[in-house]
Amino acid sequence: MNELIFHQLSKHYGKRCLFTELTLPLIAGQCLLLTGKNGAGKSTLMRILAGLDKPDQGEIQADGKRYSWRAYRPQLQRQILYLHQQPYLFEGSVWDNLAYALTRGLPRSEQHQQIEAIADWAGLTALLMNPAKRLSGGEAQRLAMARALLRKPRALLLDEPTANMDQAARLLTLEMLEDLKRQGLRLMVASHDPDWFQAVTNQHLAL
Ligand SMILES: Nc1ncnc2c1ncn2[C@@H]1O[C@H](COP(=O)(O)OP(=O)(O)OP(=O)(O)O)[C@@H](O)[C@H]1O
Repeated sequence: MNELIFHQLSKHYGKRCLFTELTLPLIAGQCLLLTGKNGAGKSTLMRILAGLDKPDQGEIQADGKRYSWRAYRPQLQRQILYLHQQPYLFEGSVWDNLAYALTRGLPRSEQHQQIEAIADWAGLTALLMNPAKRLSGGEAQRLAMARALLRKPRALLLDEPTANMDQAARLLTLEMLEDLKRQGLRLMVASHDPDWFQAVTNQHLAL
C-alpha cells in the first residue's frame, strides 16, 4: 500500500475562501497539474501539502491510515518537498548545495557517488565547483530539483518550474519530470502555461 491522499482540505484568508473540502490524491508515477489565476491559491495549496502552511482543516490518508493534517505535519515536511519558482540556494558551490541535502554521517565515498550521480542526471557536472548563486535561472532550478531529490521525497511540488526559462531549458525540465515519473515519484506542477505540461500531466486541478 503506497497511498497518499489529502481529504477535506480548506483554506480561508479572512472572508476569502481559497478552496474548500478539496480531495487530492498524489499518485506514484503521476503528475498533477495545478492551474488558476493569480492569487487563486496555488502556492498556498502546495505549501499546505508540504506541511509549510496550515490549512483550516484537512486530513491525510497514508499507507492505510487516516491522520489529521496537524498530526501528520512532520511526515509531510519530510516526504513532500516544495520548490519555489525562485529557488533558495545557499552560499558556496553547487557541490556544497548538494552535499547539504545528504544525510549526516554518510561515508565520504558514498557522498561523492550520490552527488556525482545526481549532478550528471541534472546536467550540472561541469558546474559542480561553480558558485551556486551565479547559476542561470534554468541551472538554479535544476540544482534545486537535484538537491530535493537527494532527500528522497515521496512527492515533489514545483511552483512555476519553467518561468523565465528559454525553450531548451523548458524541454530539459520536461524530460526530467518524465524521468521522475518513471522512477515512481509523485509530482505536482503549478503553472500559468498548462499547454507546456500537457505531455507529462495525468490529472488537472483548476483552482
Ligand atoms: N499570509 C497571508 N495572509 C493573508 N492573505 C494571504 C497570505 N498568504 C497569501 N495570501 C493571499 O492568498 C491568495 C492566494 O495566494 P497564492 O500565492 O497562494 O496564489 P497563487 O495562485 O499561487 O498566485 P500566483 O499565480 O500569483 O503565484 C492571494 O490573494 C494572497 O494575497
